[in-house]
Amino acid sequence: MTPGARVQAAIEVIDKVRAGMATEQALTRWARGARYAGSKDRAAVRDHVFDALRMWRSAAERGGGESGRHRMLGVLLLQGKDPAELFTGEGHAPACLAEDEGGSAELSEEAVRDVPDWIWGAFLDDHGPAKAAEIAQTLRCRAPITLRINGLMGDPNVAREVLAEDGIETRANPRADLALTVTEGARRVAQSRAYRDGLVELQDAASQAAIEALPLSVGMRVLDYCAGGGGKSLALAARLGGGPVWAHDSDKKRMRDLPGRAERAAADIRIVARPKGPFDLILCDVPCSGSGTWRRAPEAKWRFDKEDLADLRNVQREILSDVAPMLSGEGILVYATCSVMSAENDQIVSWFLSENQDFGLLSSQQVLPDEDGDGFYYAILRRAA
Ligand SMILES: C[S@@+](CC[C@H](N)C(=O)[O-])C[C@H]1O[C@@H](n2cnc3c(N)ncnc32)[C@H](O)[C@@H]1O
Repeated sequence: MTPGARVQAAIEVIDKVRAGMATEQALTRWARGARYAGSKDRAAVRDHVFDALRMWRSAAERGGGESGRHRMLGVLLLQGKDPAELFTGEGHAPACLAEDEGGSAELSEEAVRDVPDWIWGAFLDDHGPAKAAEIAQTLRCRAPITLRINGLMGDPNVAREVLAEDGIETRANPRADLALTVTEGARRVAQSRAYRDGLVELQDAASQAAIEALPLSVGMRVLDYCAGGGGKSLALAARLGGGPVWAHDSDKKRMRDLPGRAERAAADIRIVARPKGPFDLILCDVPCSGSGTWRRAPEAKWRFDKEDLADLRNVQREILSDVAPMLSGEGILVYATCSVMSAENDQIVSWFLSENQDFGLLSSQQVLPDEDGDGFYYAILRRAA
């Protein structure tokens, strides 16, 4: 596909998303009908669509309208590209630009923030104007691709060398000791030897830093209560010399890849439907808005509403109440989200501490998204003996 044809494909996908279709579904449908599109084309179309979602408001204002065409025009202008080179009308490229097409170069404050107003209000309340603006601006950009080196199999030097053999270049990531940011060849990671052999896993640096900060020692009984795909179970196991780590999730399907991933990583992960205590440490990486990761899932930034937040807060409280009785005498409870909203973070922890006076807070950390990683929150609580 030509660069222009990719833009036209993105325009069509964006129009489907505007009409209410989920982004992944709209992309899949387009790809099914576009057998001529190779993997590079599909990746390029996806990148355009995700850029438009990250800059949904500013792209519309800059492009002078709400449609996919206006938004792609806006995205290109905001990225400093010349849209006339792509809107050529040739082949499958979008029709040439009319003279009056395109909006104002002066964007409104709301457009520049590129978050829904109620979310902006929450960011302001939680972080103040300067930090709120930083968060909002970061969420308009692409997220870094980060690897976690499996400490059971190698160190950063070995990992960087093995990755380089497959054309994947990396730099050390300051957030976590075993984190590498991919600077070149990100699309080759899943096929690389380092990944296939379990030497590296894809994991954001903020998650890695949280696991590195936990008071873990070999021999502790550890439960990952909201294991999902198991990224944190594997990181926990690596810190425990290979495990075991017990992994649970209310939705068993989410853990279906975990046995294979564990085998690759030489980690002893024991999936458990009904965890039985006592555990020395329980990690609750609870379902949340994902606001710290909205660069990766930008559609959620616009679809997430106050009702969703209220529902999630109930689930978050419920999970903490469910796991507390499974902890040993001086057991550690770790509450984690990839959110930057205090309604899901400090406020939930405060509620839990007020309801469970036998627990105390050891530490908590709110990390904001930046060029090194996602936004993340964790609190480490301990039950008194
Ligand atoms: C943020 S995701 C976990 C991500 C995972 N820890 C990782 O590192 O990939 C939250 C998970 O919590 C699970 N979940 C939701 N409600 C739950 C509940 N009541 N008990 C246990 N798990 C729950 C969801 O199915 C989802 O997989």
